[in-house]
Amino acid sequence: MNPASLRITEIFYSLQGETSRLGLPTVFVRLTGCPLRCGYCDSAYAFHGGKTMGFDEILAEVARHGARTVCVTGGEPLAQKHSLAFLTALCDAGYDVSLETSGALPIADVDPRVSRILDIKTPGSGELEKMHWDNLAALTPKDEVKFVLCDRADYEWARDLVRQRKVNDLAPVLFSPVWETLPPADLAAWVLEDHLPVRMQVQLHKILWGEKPGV
Ligand SMILES: C[S@@+](CC[C@H](N)C(=O)[O-])C[C@H]1O[C@@H](n2cnc3c(N)ncnc32)[C@H](O)[C@@H]1O
Ligand SMILES: Nc1nc2[nH]cc(C(=O)O)c2c(=O)[nH]1
Ligand code: SF4
Ligand SMILES: [Mg+2]
Repeated sequence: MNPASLRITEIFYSLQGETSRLGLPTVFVRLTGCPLRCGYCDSAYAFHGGKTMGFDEILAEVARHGARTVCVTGGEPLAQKHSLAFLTALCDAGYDVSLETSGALPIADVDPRVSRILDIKTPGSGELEKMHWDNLAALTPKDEVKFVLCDRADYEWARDLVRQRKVNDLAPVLFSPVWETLPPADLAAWVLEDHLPVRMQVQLHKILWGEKPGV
């Protein structure tokens, strides 16, 4: 019995809609609360509310779905005191674990078995100044860096940062358009034109089911 608990918005089973794990049946654990306010956030329903759940209760709910991959997201998972211990508990239980995180909180102490999906917030997000830049030094090739792009100006900013800081030498880089804001075909054309060593991706779950909780 582990006495620690977390505030949880939802636990659901779906196809991973992003990253190199795209398409894999995955259990998502969405933690409540976030210190950022990105203008495009599709998960604002996780800013408040939620339910306090003990580790054992969460692990039992995750196991019920019968998947071997788990994605911990939010809200901002690393903003909760017990999230590091929870990530370790998931690894100890044998899951392939990924973490979606904003870049604003330190990732260095996350269990090394976890694949950390590190957002670098762009000027268009409105939250660039919250970036914890030391996170770049903690990256390993099993992590991924994601830029979610609002427009051409965001694209050029991200492209120049990738080139200057050689971000793709640290971890694979993902470029993702803000849903229904930046046309995916525009982003695809820019990446091709610039021969940029990044993976352009579109959120698969929204193509399949639209933008709503629980998918
Ligand atoms: C909801 S956030 C939760 C995890 C963490 N707070 C973060 O920002 O990485 C999960 C991912 O969804 C992305 N995202 C949020 N709203 C989006 C949108 N409207 N279009 C595309 N991606 C979006 C975020 O940039 C992040 O990569
Ligand atoms: N299907 C699906 N894949 C996802 N990958 C990352 C998500 C997230 O909200 O962090 C997400 C999500 O909300 N749904
Ligand atoms: S950091 Fe993540 S959860 Fe928080 S507002 Fe930005 S996209 Fe939404
Ligand atoms: Mg999502």
